[in-house]
Amino acid sequence: MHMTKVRAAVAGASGYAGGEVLRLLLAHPDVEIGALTGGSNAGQPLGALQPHLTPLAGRVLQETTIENLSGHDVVFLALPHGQSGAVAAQLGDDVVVVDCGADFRLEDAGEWEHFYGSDHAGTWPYGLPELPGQREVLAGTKRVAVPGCYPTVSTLTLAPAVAAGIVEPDVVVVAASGTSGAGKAAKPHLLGSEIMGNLSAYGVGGTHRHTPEITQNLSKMIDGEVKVSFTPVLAPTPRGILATCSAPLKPGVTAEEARAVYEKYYGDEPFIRLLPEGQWPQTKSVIGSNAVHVQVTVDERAGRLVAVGVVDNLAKGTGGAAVQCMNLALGLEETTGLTAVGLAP
Ligand SMILES: NC(=O)C1=CN([C@@H]2O[C@H](COP(=O)(O)OP(=O)(O)OC[C@H]3O[C@@H](n4cnc5c(N)ncnc54)[C@H](OP(=O)(O)O)[C@@H]3O)[C@@H](O)[C@H]2O)C=CC1
Ligand SMILES: CC(=O)N[C@@H](CCC(=O)OP(=O)(O)O)C(=O)O
Repeated sequence: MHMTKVRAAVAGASGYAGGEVLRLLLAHPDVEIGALTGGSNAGQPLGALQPHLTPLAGRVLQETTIENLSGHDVVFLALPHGQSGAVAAQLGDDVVVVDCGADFRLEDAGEWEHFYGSDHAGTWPYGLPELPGQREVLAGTKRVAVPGCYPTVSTLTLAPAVAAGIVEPDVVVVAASGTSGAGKAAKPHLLGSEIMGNLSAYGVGGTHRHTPEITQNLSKMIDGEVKVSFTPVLAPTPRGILATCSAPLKPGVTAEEARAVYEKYYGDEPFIRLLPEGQWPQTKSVIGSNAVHVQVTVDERAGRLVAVGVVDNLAKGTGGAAVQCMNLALGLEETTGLTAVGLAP
């Protein structure tokens, strides 16, 4: 138990991921919010950029410099890809650094260079505590690579089946995401007139940069590589991802057996809920919460296992995972400041 509060800085406080980290830290009993930094919006009051963060409205966004970020116990980095490495290198080994970006997620430098087109910064402990053995890896760590939002939901939706060997290591994921996944920076395909009333596939044919991350996660569960076909879809909603995942079923596996595998795998997880039989996940149930809802069945005619999972891309998909991992890194109760309670209707 900490007697004094942990002092946390957030770099990228004007963005979506940084804003969600702050929303959660404001409800965290053991954290005091320190420096808030940004890029083009430095000098602006946070109230103008993140008006929902009412208690921080009067705080002014500082420049992202090492001087402003030093002197904290924890630094959250919510910066565009490729920018975390240089900042992290200047932060001391005694500081807990939680990176919401992709820079330190991949272990294979060749895969990083192929999908991100830049030099690989390195690999940090991967911030998905629900993976086997990962809580132990994250306990007391000073560096955390928070997973991507699609890899979080895809991995958690398929992990029990892959780990138990009830499917062939050849999975298909089609996942629809809300638009906040793309960040706040203006992009033509995110204009209201393009988004509204529209669903669009992108990053098709194994080209999306989350493909190697999902592959890395699932391949750790077997002796060999899991083939991953991943197709993201942009959906006209601000938050939430629904991932529909399937794989060829090993002969003779029934829906009951598949369900039992998932029940056993996620039995005590505080944030993962296997829904009652026949009830299928919907994004609305997890918005604003750190919960992941999962359902699984067997498509007998197709001979495939079908599993569906949902997360809030900004909560368990980034900001919530970041706070969950900070708790583990600091030796706090893992669920502190987090909730599995959604916002409905
Ligand atoms: N959105 C999501 O669902 C998820 C996002 N992430 C990751 O989180 C990170 C941030 O993403 P997101 O919040 O969506 O993006 P946004 O575009 O919403 O925010 C980017 C943030 O980075 C700041 N920034 C941009 N350029 C610079 C710079 N040169 N120097 C300092 N600060 C800079 C921006 O500041 P300013 O506004 O002042 O320019 C802003 O605060 C990314 O790495 C992303 O991959 C991870 C999982 C999910
Ligand atoms: C809807 C949308 O555009 N989503 C983003 C993924 C956001 C995310 O979690 O990924 P990173 O942390 O790896 O950036 C995309 O497909 O690029």
